[in-house]
Parts: sequence; C-alpha cells; structure tokens
Amino acid sequence: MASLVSKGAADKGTANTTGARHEDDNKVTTTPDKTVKEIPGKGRGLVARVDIATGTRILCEKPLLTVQPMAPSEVERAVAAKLKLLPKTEQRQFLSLHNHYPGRYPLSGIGGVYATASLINHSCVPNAHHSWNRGTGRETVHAIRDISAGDEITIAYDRGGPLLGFQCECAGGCLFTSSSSSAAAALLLQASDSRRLRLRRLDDSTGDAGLMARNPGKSLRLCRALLRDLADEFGPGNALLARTCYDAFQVCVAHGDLARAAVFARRMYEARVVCEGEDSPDTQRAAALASDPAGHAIFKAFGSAWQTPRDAVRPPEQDEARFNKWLFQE
Ligand SMILES: C[S@@+](CC[C@H](N)C(=O)[O-])C[C@H]1O[C@@H](n2cnc3c(N)ncnc32)[C@H](O)[C@@H]1O
Repeated sequence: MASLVSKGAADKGTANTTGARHEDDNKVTTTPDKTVKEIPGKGRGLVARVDIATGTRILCEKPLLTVQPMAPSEVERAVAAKLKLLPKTEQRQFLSLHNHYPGRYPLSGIGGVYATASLINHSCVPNAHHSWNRGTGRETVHAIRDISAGDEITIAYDRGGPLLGFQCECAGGCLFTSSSSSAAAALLLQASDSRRLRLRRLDDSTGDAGLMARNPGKSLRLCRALLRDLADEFGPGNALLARTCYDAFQVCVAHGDLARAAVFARRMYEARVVCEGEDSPDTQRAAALASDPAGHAIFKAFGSAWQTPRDAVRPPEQDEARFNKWLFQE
C-alpha cells in the first residue's frame, strides 16, 4: 500500500536473508547471517553472525512435515508415517530437534518441526518474533529489536511463567529474578515486573466488547495505557502492540470515528510489518483497514456518537503530546 510508510523486511538490508530466499530451499542452519551454537543451560540455539536491524526477516521456513488435526493417540503414528517419506537428511534434522516428551511421544513430542526455527530458544525479552504465514504456508522469524553480531536470536514461546515447561535461563526478566544482586538490576526488575503484571491485567480488559459499547472512552484509555507499557517493555514491533492497536481501532470504528480508526489501523500495520513482514495476511488486512476503515464489519455497530470522516483535520503527528491527546480523546 503506497501511502503507508514501510519499516519492514523489504526495506531493511543489514542482514542478507530477506523474504526473497526461502530457508528451506537449502536446508542449512548456518548461513552468512546466523549459525547454530551451544548456549549454556539451553542446548543449541541460533546466533547472529552479522548485525540484524529491527524488521529484518531472519527466517522463512516450510515445516519439515505437517499432519492434519487428529486425536493425540493417532498423531504419533501419522508423524512416523510421514517421517519415513522424508529424505534421510531431513529425517535426521527432525530427530535432532528437541523433544518435550521423550518417553511418551518419541516423535510427536517434537513440537514445531522446522529445521532452523525449531532451534530458536525462548526469552522473556525476545529480540525476534515468530509467526505462521498462512498465505505462504511458512513460518517466519523477524527481528523486533536491533540484534548485534554474536547475540543469540530469541523468541517468546508464550507469555512466560510456569507454562514453559522448563527452567528458563534467558537473560531477560527471569534471570534478574534468579541471580542478579545489583541494586540497579533489582530496580529494573521491579519496574519491569510491575509493568508486566499491569500488562496482563490491561490485556485481559482491552478486548472487552461490552466495555467498548458502554464506555468507549474508558476502553480507549485502557488501550493507551497498554500501548505505552508494551512499547516500554518490548519495543516498537511486537504482535501484542498490533493487537492492542486493533482493539483501539475497533472502539473507534464501532462508534463511527473513522479518523482515529485509520490511525490505529496504520499503527497496527506498522507493528505487523516489523514482526511479520509485508506478505503476512494480517499485515495486508491492517493496510486495507487503514485505507478503508469503514469497510470493517463493526462500523457504527455501537452508534455514531463519535462520527468523524476518515480524513478529518488532526494535530500534526510530530507533535506527539498534542497528537496523542487528540488520538485518545484526552
Ligand atoms: C524448540 S527447542 C529449542 C532448541 C533446543 N535448545 C535444542 O537444543 O534443540 C526448546 C527447548 O530448548 C530449551 N530452551 C529454550 N529456551 C530456553 C531458555 N530460555 N532457558 C532454558 N532452556 C531453554 C528447553 O529445553 C526447551 O524445551
């Protein structure tokens, strides 16, 4: 979409892997920009060999194999059958991946089955984001922070906590918790911890359709608080940020406010470009909504009390304080 400022993979050039070359085309885990290394406490991990700028596509990979959804007891058999059909090198790659349930499910305990993406370890403060591109049928990994040569490339497996199923050794918040004794680190941790608690609470309430209908002003204020915390905690390109922009978009569009809805859709687009790339269906949908917010199914669903045209006059975006006052109706 020409009118939007692209900050994504297509424009970034420091690392040499781009969407143009698919990783599965050569099935190597060491490329000019990244390699596999032993990481203390985590097994193998993926490490950058060059500086990688935010928004760069690090990986674009087809699964080694896929199985249709079925009962858990049948998955083991289906995986075994598919595995037999793969070339020997790929069978070996598959079997070398980490198994979460080695005794019980020797094959299906190996979760995501990608030759390279499956080697990326978790961090509570990740520098990359992984997502499934349903349009191309590939898993993509994008840098969501600038990554320096020698840094481990990490993703967030989930929202952290006990669900991970292993003792997290990442250099993010949880490391501070377990081993840091410095006062500065303790302060950082405290700020980050309370932000994360707030994040979870806010995240649970921002998508509440009842609140959007009854009290859109409050809904928007919750989105504002969440967006601020998300940017502080995870940087500019994260999927939660895109989702929160979508919540704010919905609040506005459901009450007929196309001017603000268009701004939130554009921000959602910008966040998605960074973490998923231009070819992601969700990025493309965000771009379409930014051009035509009224095309959304819930346009004016809760009335038209906030009605504005898409191109209504607004403060200049460079004047951040004034612009945000307008955007969040403060
Ligand atoms: C998808 S695999 C990642 C590659 C794995 N390190 C390997 O050598 O195959 C996931 C497993 O890696 C390990 N792991 C990933 N992130 C970790 C972390 N932050 N701390 C400790 N172990 C981690 C855990 O054993 C986890 O079950």
